[in-house]
Amino acid sequence: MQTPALSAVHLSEWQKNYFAITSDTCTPGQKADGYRAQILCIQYAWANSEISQVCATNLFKKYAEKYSAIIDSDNVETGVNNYAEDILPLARCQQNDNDKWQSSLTSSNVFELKSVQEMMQAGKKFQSSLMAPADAFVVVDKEVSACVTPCLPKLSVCSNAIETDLGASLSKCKSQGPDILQSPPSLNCLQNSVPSVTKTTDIFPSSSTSSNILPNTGVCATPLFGNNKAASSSSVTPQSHFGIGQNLPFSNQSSLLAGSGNPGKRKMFYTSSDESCSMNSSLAFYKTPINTEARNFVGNGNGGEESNVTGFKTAKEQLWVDQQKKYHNQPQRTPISCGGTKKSLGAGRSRGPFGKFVPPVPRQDGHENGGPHYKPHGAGPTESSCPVDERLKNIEPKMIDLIMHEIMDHGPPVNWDDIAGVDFAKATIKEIVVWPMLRPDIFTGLRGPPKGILLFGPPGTGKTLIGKCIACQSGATFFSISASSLTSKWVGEGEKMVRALFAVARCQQPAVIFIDEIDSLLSQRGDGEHESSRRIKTEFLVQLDGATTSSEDRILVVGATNRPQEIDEAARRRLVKRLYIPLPEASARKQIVTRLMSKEHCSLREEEIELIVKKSDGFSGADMTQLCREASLGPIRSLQSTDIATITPEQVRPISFLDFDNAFRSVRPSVSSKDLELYENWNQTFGSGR
Ligand SMILES: Nc1ncnc2c1ncn2[C@@H]1O[C@H](COP(=O)(O)OP(=O)(O)OP(=O)(O)O)[C@@H](O)[C@H]1O
Repeated sequence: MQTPALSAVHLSEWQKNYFAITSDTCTPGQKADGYRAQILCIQYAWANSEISQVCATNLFKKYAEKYSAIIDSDNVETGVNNYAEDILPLARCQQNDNDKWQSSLTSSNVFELKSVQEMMQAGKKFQSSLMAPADAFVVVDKEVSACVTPCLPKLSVCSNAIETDLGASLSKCKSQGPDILQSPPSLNCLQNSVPSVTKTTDIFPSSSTSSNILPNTGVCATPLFGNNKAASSSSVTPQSHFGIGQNLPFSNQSSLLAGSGNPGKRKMFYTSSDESCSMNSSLAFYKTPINTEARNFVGNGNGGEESNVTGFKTAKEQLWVDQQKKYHNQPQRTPISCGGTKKSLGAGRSRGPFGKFVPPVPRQDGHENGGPHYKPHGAGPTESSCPVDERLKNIEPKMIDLIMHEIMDHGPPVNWDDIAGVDFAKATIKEIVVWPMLRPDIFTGLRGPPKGILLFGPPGTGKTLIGKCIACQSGATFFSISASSLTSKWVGEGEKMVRALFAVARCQQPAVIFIDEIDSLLSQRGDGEHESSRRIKTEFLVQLDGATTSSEDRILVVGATNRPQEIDEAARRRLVKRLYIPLPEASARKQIVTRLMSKEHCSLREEEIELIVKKSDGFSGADMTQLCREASLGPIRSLQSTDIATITPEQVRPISFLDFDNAFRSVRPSVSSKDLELYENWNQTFGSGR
């Protein structure tokens, strides 16, 4: 585990911690401390460039996993069995890229936790000085601060409880802090909306008054955005409201943490994590109107739980709770909140006491949400799941979930260069689709993009690749669905699915909806046509027409088919550009082979490649890929089976022409010349080619 570059200081600390956590006599708590110290060590080493980011990431992951195994374990022998006070700030601000870490805590057992009971007990006795370090803080709005500030010491006492204990804490405050009770509006506000409360003990001396506390600490009254200067309570915007710890700017966060164990290290740890996540979390709060109900639906997503604690539920909360019950088996998704209320932005990173542990692991790809074209406002998992967009109001949540999971494509980006040949189709698509999607302000009126295009041609010629590329290059969200799954997979629900698909796409626009085998959805009407297929088709045409959409919608439907002749003429008319995607020509086949072989250990000479290209006349792009795959197995096949177990990758011989020669024996063209004739004819009649 030791990295040669580690300095002597870190090394000794590292060793100390290492022995602590490998010792048999350590308590789980000590082990957790040991692991956490290791994490901090890694943090130091990384920050001082003593280890690389990759190394730090791996080490983080390893220790964070072990740490979480202890703190999340409900095994009293091996687990700390509580959210050790410091873990919440540690967990916040970190990205969640490990779904399997499921917390063992539930709303029913959290109150049984020893630490929770201790804290409640301590709160009762007003022994604020004995409290453990802070998890969260309160940003007080002007109105609230006016009435809360005088009783800050009391607020700090009751707020020592962990987040979920708010109700209990408040009721204790009621009995112990008459000052707070004397301010009914603020108290109501607290009860209804505070997702978590600061333990202010370390920050506010209990004897302090508001006038000398707030400016000194710069915590309670400091706006989260814009002006980070320490502010007095009077400078707090009326828009300010309660926020959770990670919403602090880092300067404030470190001051908040100053009273806890390792201030320097901790600060380092936080500041090196993704700053934007903190900002996003803050943004989520600040974008939310000051509405106590609404706040229960955002933030850490535990609004329902918190309200349960207080006992009283508004109708909206009740609805939320009911929805949670109804769909509690389904993973919670982001509310698709295009309409300006991006309530969940960044919320996925925080976790409440019932959420999953979020490892402090920086993402290696550098992208917060999964890739350059990822839509942060819709595609990432978060902890709140109330569909808030008007356009989704009649759509079943399970359909939205299906679309987000199965139909929205999160695959790697595709470039035009990845698609060999088809130059005419590529040029046309760039002109009529990609540019208008990129510059809707220029491509207006007659220059406006079509709503639907059709890619037709033999199988395996890159139609799907083109669809993906359109989405990537125009920065659109890509939805990919096979029409046959609409008619068969969701029997009886296909029509709803079509509606849901367009609704979600509207929320995620610009969007490209790629429909493979569109002929099976839009086939010509016949006597034997099934009622449900007819309904799906009608719904699809309605959606395609934009009858229920505004003309500003930037949704493009890309249909792909190998049987263009079967498409209903009404549908054909709507797919205004019909582009033939033919078999790859020699130059395109060469490009495919060269590209694929460039990634392999290969000894092909130029003239051998030319020979392969010649021999592969009539192959589709998919056939060419298959040929290369088959050839690449040649060197392995030439090994003795015993060698497989011992041989190193470097010892595998390069792929040679002989392997291709053998591959040609088993890989044949998948398209017949008769079929090709059919495509050519249809292209002559209906195609948009020259
Ligand atoms: N023009 C091409 N350039 C590079 N690779 C290609 C091309 N055409 C096909 N391929 C390869 O074949 C695979 C299948 O292609 P794709 O799924 O895009 O074909 P398709 O036309 O949509 O097929 P189908 O009509 O059967 O759905 C691709 O993943 C790619 O590896």
